[in-house]
Amino acid sequence: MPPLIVTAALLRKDSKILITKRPADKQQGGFWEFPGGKLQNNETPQQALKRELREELDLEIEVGAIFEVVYHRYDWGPVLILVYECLPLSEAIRNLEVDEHRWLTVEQLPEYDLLPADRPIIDKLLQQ
Ligand SMILES: Nc1nc2c([nH]c(=O)n2[C@H]2C[C@H](O)[C@@H](COP(=O)(O)OP(=O)(O)OP(=O)(O)O)O2)c(=O)[nH]1
Repeated sequence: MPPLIVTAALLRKDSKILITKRPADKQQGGFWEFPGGKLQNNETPQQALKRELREELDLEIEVGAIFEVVYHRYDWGPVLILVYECLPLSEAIRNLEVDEHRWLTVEQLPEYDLLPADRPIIDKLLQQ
């Protein structure tokens, strides 16, 4: 099976990074993640990220360089996660399609239940 292509934003503000909590009724609900989502037809990763951040958080962002690419096999299938450095273009965030959001320092990330595929991303952040 080819992997599901997923984009995720490493959204940085004041040395903190944004994580969001997946709604309980979603697949893998209750886990924290970096905001983003699946690539739709004909979208570039940058377009997908901007759309997802608008849909989930009502937030406009600037998408920068790629930070990491993670391949992970879940029991239901593989994902390929494209993680991009991002900056918010405004202050306010609304929890439209997420249960909660939190701005965390890199050191706080291991205290949260992030999706298993995100482990290499956290490790890379901790090493920097
Ligand atoms: N956004 C995001 N998804 C991640 C991360 N880590 C990780 O394993 N994933 C997985 C969880 C999901 O299986 C998949 C993303 O799909 P999704 O269902 O959240 O995407 P979506 O918003 O397009 O979904 P949908 O409700 O519109 O169908 O990638 C992460 O840090 N951020």
